[in-house]
Amino acid sequence: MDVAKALTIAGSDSGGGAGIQADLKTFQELDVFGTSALTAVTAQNTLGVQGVYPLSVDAVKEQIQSVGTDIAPGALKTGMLFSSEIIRTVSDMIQEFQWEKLVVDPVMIAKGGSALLQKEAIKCLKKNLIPLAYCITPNLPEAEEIVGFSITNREQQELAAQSIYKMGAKHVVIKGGHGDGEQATDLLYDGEDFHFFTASRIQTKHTHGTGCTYSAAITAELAKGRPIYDAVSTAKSFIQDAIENQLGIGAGHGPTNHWAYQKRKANQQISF
Ligand SMILES: Nc1ncnc2c1ncn2[C@@H]1O[C@H](COP(=O)(O)OP(=O)(O)O)[C@@H](O)[C@H]1O
Ligand SMILES: Cc1ncc(COP(=O)(O)O)c(N)n1
Repeated sequence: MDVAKALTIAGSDSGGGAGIQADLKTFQELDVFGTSALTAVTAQNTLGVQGVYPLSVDAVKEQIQSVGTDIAPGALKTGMLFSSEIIRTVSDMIQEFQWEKLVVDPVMIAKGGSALLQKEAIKCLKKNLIPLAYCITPNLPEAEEIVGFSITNREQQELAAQSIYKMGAKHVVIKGGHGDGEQATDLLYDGEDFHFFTASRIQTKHTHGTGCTYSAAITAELAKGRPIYDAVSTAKSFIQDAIENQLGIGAGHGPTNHWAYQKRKANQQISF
C-alpha cells in the first residue's frame, strides 16, 4: 500500500488542541501517515501556556535525521520553532534532505499572549526559513510582524503577500481569522494571482489550534500530491467544520473538532 507521509516539526501542546498534537490528528483524519520532530514542550491548556521548555538543537536535529533517513515525507510543516538556533538547525536539515513541499506556519504568539518564538528570532525566520517555504501561512499579526507594516484592508493584505513572496516563499497564504467582518477570508498569492478562500465567521471562543490544524491540512494534501490551490481549499473546509463542531473542552479557549470534516463527508456519501 502506497501511503502518503508527512512530517511536522513543532512544539507539543499538552492540552492537545494545537502544536504537534493538532498536526498529527489532522494528518490522520486526512489519511496521511504522520511523523514528528518536537522542538519544545509546552505545559498548556485551554486557559493558556503555563510553561515552555525548548529542546536542545541536537535533539531537534536527531529527530529530523531519524525520520528523513528512513521515512521520506511527501511534505512537511513547521510550527513553533522558539529560537534562532532551532530555526537555523531546521533550515539546514531541510536543505540537506532537499525537501521541497515545506509549509511554514510562522507561529509567534499563542492566543493567550505567550511568546512561542523569541522576538530576536524573527529576523532569522525571514533570512533562513522563508526562502525555503513552498507555502507560508501567517495570520494577520504574524504577517504584519514579517512585513513591518499594518494590515487593515484587502489592499494591504495583498501588498503584504507580495512582500513575503519577494522574500522567497513560493506561495503565501495570509489568514483572515484575526480580522473582523462576517467572513473569515484567507488570501493565497502565487506570484501572479490572488485567490480568496472565504467562509462565514463563526462566533466562538474555541479557536485554539486553528492555525496549526489549517497548515497541517495543507501539508497533508500536498503530501498526497495535490496542487496548492486544492490543498488550501480542502484545508479551509477542514478548519471550518472543525470550528463549527467544537467539542466544548476546557474552561477557556477550547480546541476544534478534528473528526468533523470526515464525519460530514461520510454523512454526505450516505445520503447521496
Ligand atoms: N471564528 C472563525 N470562523 C471561521 N473561520 C475562522 C475563525 N477563526 C479562524 N478561522 C480560520 O481558521 C484558519 C486559521 O486562521 P487563524 O485563526 O487566523 O490562524 P492562527 O491560529 O494562526 O491565529 C483560517 O482559515 C481562518 O480564516
Ligand atoms: C505548541 C504550540 N504550537 C502552536 C500554538 C499556536 O496555536 P494557534 O494555532 O491557536 O495559534 C500553540 N498554542 N502551541
